[in-house]
Amino acid sequence: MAKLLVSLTNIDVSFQQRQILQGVNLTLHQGEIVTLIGPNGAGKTTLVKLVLGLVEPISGERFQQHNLRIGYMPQRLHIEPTFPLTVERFLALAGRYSAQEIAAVLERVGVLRLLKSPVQKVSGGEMQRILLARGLLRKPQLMVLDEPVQGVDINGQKELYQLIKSIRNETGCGVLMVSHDLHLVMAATDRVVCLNRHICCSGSPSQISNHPEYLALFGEPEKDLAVYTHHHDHKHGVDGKVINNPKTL
Ligand SMILES: Nc1ncnc2c1ncn2[C@@H]1O[C@H](COP(=O)(O)OP(=O)(O)OP(=O)(O)O)[C@@H](O)[C@H]1O
Repeated sequence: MAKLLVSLTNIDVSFQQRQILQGVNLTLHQGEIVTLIGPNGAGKTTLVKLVLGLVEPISGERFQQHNLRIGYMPQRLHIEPTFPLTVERFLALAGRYSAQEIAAVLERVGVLRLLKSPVQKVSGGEMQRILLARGLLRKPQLMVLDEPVQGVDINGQKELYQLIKSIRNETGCGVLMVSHDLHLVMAATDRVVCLNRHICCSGSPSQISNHPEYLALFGEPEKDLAVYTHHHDHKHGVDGKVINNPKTL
C-alpha cells in the first residue's frame, strides 16, 4: 500500500456562518494522481487550502505525513506588470535555489528558453509551466495544482496533463489537481473526486463513467477521451447542503 501523505476526516468548513464543506473525507497517497472536479463554488479551492493546511475546519481532522514537502501551483498569481522580473529571478524568489536547480526545473517543464525573459511577457501556457516549475523546486512528495491548465489551449492542456503524469511517474510524488471538467484530464488521472460542498462520489475514471449527473454537470465527453460517472444518491438544498441520505466516500 502506497504511503499516506494527507488525510481529511469528516471535515466541515464554514465561512461567516455559511457552510462551505460538509463531512468531507479525502486521502492522498504517494504516487497517485487525484483530480478534484466540481462546479463553480463547489468548494474545490477551499478543499485544496485544507490539504495545504491554510484553512481551519470547524470540525473534523487533518493528518499530514511528518515533514511532508508540498509543492503548490496556485490558480493564478498576480505579478506587478511594471516590475522588472525575469523568469529566472521569479523562480529565485521562491527560495534558496541555485541557478542550476532553476535551469533544471525549467528544462524539465520544457521552457528553459524563457530563463531570461520578462515573466510578464510569457504566454498563458508558458506561465502555467513556469508555475509548475516553481512548485517542483521543492522536490515535493505531494504536488497540489489548482486548475493547472487554466488559460491554456486544448492541445496545450493535453500536453500539460501528460507532463504532470510523467513527473509523477519519474518522482513518485502524489498529485492533487483541480479541474472544472474532466474531458481532458481523465487520461492523466488515477482517481476522481467529485465535490459539490460534500463529496458526491469518488473512484477511478472507469468506475464513475457515463452517469447522468456528470453529463448534466459537464456535458457530453469527446469520443476519444475517458468519461466520468456521478453516483448521486441524494439531493441538495438551494444552499448546497445534502438533504437526504448523506454519504461521503
Ligand atoms: N475566505 C472566504 N470567506 C468567505 N467565503 C468564502 C471564502 N473563500 C471561499 N468562500 C466561498 O466559498 C464557496 C466555495 O468557494 P471555492 O473558491 O472553494 O469554490 P471553487 O469550487 O474553487 O470555485 P471555482 O470553481 O469558481 O474556483 C464560494 O461560495 C465562495 O464565495
